Amino acid sequence: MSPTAQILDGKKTAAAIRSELTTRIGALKERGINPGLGTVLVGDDPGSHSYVAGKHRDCEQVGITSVRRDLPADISQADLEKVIDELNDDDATTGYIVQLPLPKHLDANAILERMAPEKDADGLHPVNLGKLVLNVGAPLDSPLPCTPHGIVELLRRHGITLNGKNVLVVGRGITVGRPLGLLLTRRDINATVTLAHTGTVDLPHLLRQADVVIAAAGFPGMIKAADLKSDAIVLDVGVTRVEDPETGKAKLTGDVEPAAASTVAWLSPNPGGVGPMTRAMLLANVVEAAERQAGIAVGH
Ligand SMILES: Nc1nc2c(c(=O)[nH]1)N[C@@H](CN(C=O)c1ccc(C(=O)N[C@@H](CCC(=O)O)C(=O)O)cc1)CN2
Repeated sequence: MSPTAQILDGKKTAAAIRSELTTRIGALKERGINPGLGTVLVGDDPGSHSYVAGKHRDCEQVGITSVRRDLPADISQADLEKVIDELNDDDATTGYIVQLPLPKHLDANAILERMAPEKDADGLHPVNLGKLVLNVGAPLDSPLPCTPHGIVELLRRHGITLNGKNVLVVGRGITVGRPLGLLLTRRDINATVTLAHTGTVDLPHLLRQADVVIAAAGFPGMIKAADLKSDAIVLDVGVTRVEDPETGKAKLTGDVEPAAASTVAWLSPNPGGVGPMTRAMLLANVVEAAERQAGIAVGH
């Protein structure tokens, strides 16, 4: 069957956001303010290396200075905390991120908590997540987590509203599922959210009710086309690197069965959907942090 779903084009949308941000960065620079992103990458995970490389490419493209702190996989908690303290004190770094996941011997929550909340470019510091829970401030006073914010922006820029819709989020991870549920239930978005996870008993039943499905589980093909409504809006967020049997090379695959492209109303491709939006919203967070630190109204 040929694809019939309309495409939620993350690549194109992210390019439009980068172009808008370039203008705002120019305005900051005219006032002598240089936004700067720091990245902290621990270990050799190929996916994390590829994402961090993409973040630095994006910065270069829009005119944000960026610095990398690439650290060995066996770094101790104390040594990683020293790097965090250095970035907190570095005036040239207006915002930074710690690429997740960290190796298992490290306490990621303690690292996130040690970051200066005003420099948290990922919106994952407990203070910033707390503001999301309390529904205060964001997006003007505090950063939102990049993937959830990217999903909302991707839908908004395709003219899709969630008011009154049944949204099924699959996956309860800290970067996507949990904050997304909070964001989508805000009054201005007004979705009814169900959060499914590995303890969910009858996922197909929930899928059959959902107007919108956001799959962020990281299990290739777990969302079956046959379980999705024909008018469903589907965002495929989960990424798994698998070996392509034809070429022997690694390729990315999402959580949604490819057949869904011929059965649902809207689909975000993977790659090319939510991933580029995650990166674009990181840039937006860096620009907004620089605007806040300079006392400039955010978004002007
Ligand atoms: N500190 C963080 N760690 C992680 C986050 C995050 O938001 N902050 N999210 C994910 C990974 N991630 C960002 O870091 C991310 C995922 C995907 C993409 C992306 O652009 N994907 C492309 C394909 C890229 C490729 O070919 O490798 C796409 O979907 O088209 C960017 C960033 C977990 N960790």
